[in-house]
Amino acid sequence: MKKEQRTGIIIAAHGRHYLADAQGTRLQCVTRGKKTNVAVGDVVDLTLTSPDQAVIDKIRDRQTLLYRSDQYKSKLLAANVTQLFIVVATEPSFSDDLVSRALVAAEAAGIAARLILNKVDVEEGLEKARERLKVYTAMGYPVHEVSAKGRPEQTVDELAPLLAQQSTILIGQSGMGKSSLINLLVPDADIATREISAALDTGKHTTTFTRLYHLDAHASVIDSPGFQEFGLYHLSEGMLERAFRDFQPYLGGCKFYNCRHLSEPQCAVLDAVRAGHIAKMRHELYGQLLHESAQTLY
Ligand SMILES: Nc1nc2c(ncn2[C@@H]2O[C@H](COP(=O)(O)OP(=O)(O)OP(=O)(O)O)[C@@H](O)[C@H]2O)c(=O)[nH]1
Ligand SMILES: [Zn+2]
Repeated sequence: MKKEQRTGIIIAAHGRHYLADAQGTRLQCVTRGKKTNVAVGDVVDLTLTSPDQAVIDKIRDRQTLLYRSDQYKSKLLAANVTQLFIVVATEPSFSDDLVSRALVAAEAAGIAARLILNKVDVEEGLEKARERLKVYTAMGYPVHEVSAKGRPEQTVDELAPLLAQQSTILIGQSGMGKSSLINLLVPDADIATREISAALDTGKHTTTFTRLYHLDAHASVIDSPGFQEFGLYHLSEGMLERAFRDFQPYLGGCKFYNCRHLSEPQCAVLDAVRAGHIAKMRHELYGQLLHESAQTLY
């Protein structure tokens, strides 16, 4: 009997187990051998092994790939994403380090990024959060003020149009309200999640896997579990300086063509930091990332 071939999109990943959607049919998938290079959002060629199971034969060429990495391994976050929403909130306080790392990852992957400031109904933290977000607005990243719990209708009115024709990944630290936003933007997200975790047999760990929801034929939303660290070891020095959007006007203006913008004389980037055109916090992160990516294993 000839084995049936399908094309699908990976909608969830848990360890080496994947769930694909093939024209509405859910298929539990495994890779051949020990490969773990499949990401949520990947378009894959499949061979059916039973009516609801398949083997992944091939990953189609990706438009984009978002990932993080440390010295030991890289972790694929999502494939074929067109934009990143970074969810922050008035409270608890968000981390500039994580926001900036996510922005650098997006730039390096060629993905548009927006910041979503949630919980603007919490007035105590609002002015401080707005103040802290100015550095990102100044770089050209849009900031959208919403309140998933306080003003759900306006929140949908603000964000839903941005999702059309896009594959959007939401990331955020724990407690920022990412789940609340997903539930507003994706009808029946909780039901879909239960189905997915049953199919993947993830047991109790229902919130620890990345999953993709189709909004319609041309739009999808990816929910990625809260991240605590965001290593970018895979970015070379050249990629790093270009992934800092605020550095771009100054690149090429340094005295030395191979300037690393750390302590060199007549460095246009350092001059811009001193003049206040580049935030100190951003330059410090750049130095930190350069340091991290220079770590080698022995
Ligand atoms: N005041 C206020 N609280 C909110 C808002 N959105 C979410 N919350 C609350 O913030 C808390 C965290 O919300 P979640 O949606 O679970 O946040 P999360 O980012 O998914 O967090 P994890 O599940 O830990 O990753 C919950 O108690 C929500 O009720 C909002 O717009 N305003
Ligand atoms: Zn320089």
